[in-house]
Amino acid sequence: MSLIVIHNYINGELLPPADGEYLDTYEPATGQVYARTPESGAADLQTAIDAAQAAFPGWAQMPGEHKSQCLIRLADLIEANHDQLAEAEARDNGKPVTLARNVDIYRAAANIRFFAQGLTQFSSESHGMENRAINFTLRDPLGVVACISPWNLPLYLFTWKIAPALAMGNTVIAKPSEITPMTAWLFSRLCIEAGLPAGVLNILHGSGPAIGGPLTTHPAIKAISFTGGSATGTLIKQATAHQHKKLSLELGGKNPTLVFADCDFDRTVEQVARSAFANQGQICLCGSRIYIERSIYDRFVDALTEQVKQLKIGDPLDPQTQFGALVSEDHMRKVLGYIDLARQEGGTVLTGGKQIRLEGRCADGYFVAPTIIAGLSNQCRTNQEEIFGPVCTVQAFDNDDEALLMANDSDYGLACSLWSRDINRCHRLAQQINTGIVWINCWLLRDLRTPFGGMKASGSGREGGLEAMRFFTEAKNVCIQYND
Ligand SMILES: NC(=O)C1=CN([C@@H]2O[C@H](COP(=O)(O)OP(=O)(O)OC[C@H]3O[C@@H](n4cnc5c(N)ncnc54)[C@H](O)[C@@H]3O)[C@@H](O)[C@H]2O)C=CC1
Ligand SMILES: O=C(O)/C=C/C=C(\O)C(=O)O
Repeated sequence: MSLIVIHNYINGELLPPADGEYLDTYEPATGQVYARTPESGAADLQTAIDAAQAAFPGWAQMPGEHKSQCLIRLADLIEANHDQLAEAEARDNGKPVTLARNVDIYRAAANIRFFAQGLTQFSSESHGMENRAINFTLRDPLGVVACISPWNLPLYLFTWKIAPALAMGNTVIAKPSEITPMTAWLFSRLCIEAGLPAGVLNILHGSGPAIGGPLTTHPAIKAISFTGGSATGTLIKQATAHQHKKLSLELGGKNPTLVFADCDFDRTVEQVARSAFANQGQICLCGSRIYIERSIYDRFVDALTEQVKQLKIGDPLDPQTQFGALVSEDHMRKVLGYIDLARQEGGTVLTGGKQIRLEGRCADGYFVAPTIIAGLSNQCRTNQEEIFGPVCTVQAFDNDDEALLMANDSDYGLACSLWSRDINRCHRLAQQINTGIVWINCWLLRDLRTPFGGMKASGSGREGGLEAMRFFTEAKNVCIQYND
């Protein structure tokens, strides 16, 4: 079977990498190479920067209504190609095609439509003063910005970054993950079909060392919006420290799930399983530390284990599949290594704990059974380090204070979910938990207007709604005092 050959999208054209270097792209469900992805280099970066700089004045000055229409055309085209994109995402990432359809691709179109509409409603602030003065804030686009996205929600997070950047009048160099380049490649063809002006969006493929690092430190780049691992976020911060760029870093998580005895039991079991294992646990928001009030601990853990055993593991392209492959062999090895570590740390595997060998086309795929581990201390590495896979732990607590202490005992601070019918308790804990997002009796219920991001090692800055739109502008305050 011939390999799909991916190109960069620069200045409105689909171009091979200047020096002809490519990476192999694997299908996680089969372990086979099925595409070749440009390993872009300095020459590609400079061509893209030149194109983005040349396009900037025209795009920045284009009336908002026209920019909005360009973006809406893109959202429409994602919707028109929904099934093709969902299948491509499932094949490239290993996620179930049903998830790709209902979540990833749906959300990719919604991201673009949301910011396309948002830009027509955006207004800057003004602040009147008593001594006959008024401040108003100018919010101009920054120029050329970088959007770097990861492999777990490929088109979903790619569009979540480029949409506000473009909406606010910036031109963009976007770098999708080299591990999952396929939907960004298909998207570049939609940009041409939509008539997006040349150079407004440029998509460079390749690895972090080859193109991600050079992109972030290029002096023409005014801001970087990054989602990925905390270690990479730190590298970007360090590499650009002397350059004073705007940075938005959405990094890892080790998210607590707090289950109280008064929760809606059946619904909580179902939703806690979803929060731990959706996308094979490869979402930065997944609840991987599950704390359960002692009086229901045994019953809840039994029910959760049963629920997880029912997950249909299979070929990501099969619409019946609920749980697919991990994204790469390296990542599978990392996850299996953490399961070994958990055993060494004294944990008991309640379900899963091993690689799964499927038959037929998926015999060599990267499948790991959804895994629940009990009997570990809160302080052990399994409970402190981000695994980013289908592994969660269960622990008991005796009261709200202990639950809070355990939940906050982490270097990370991204998301938390609370499951209780006591709304006073939920309000109290929501205020005291050190995470950027708190879900009460729900998980991953997303309103695109809300601030999204984490504390501590989970990142800095917030995405979403006005936070993202303002991030992609330079604010300038003008203060006028007037006389009689
Ligand atoms: N959203 C999240 O929270 C994510 C967390 N992770 C975590 O990170 C771990 C490592 O996964 P990776 O794929 O290696 O994530 P990563 O952080 O290396 O990759 C994310 C993006 O950053 C780019 N990148 C890598 N090094 C860069 C650099 N020096 N400068 C600029 N861009 C760079 C990558 O090419 C990719 O597009 C995972 O096991 C997981 O724990 C990974 C992906 C998403
Ligand atoms: O914006 C969202 O709804 C979800 C974002 C998820 C991530 O950033 C992630 O998993 O990396």
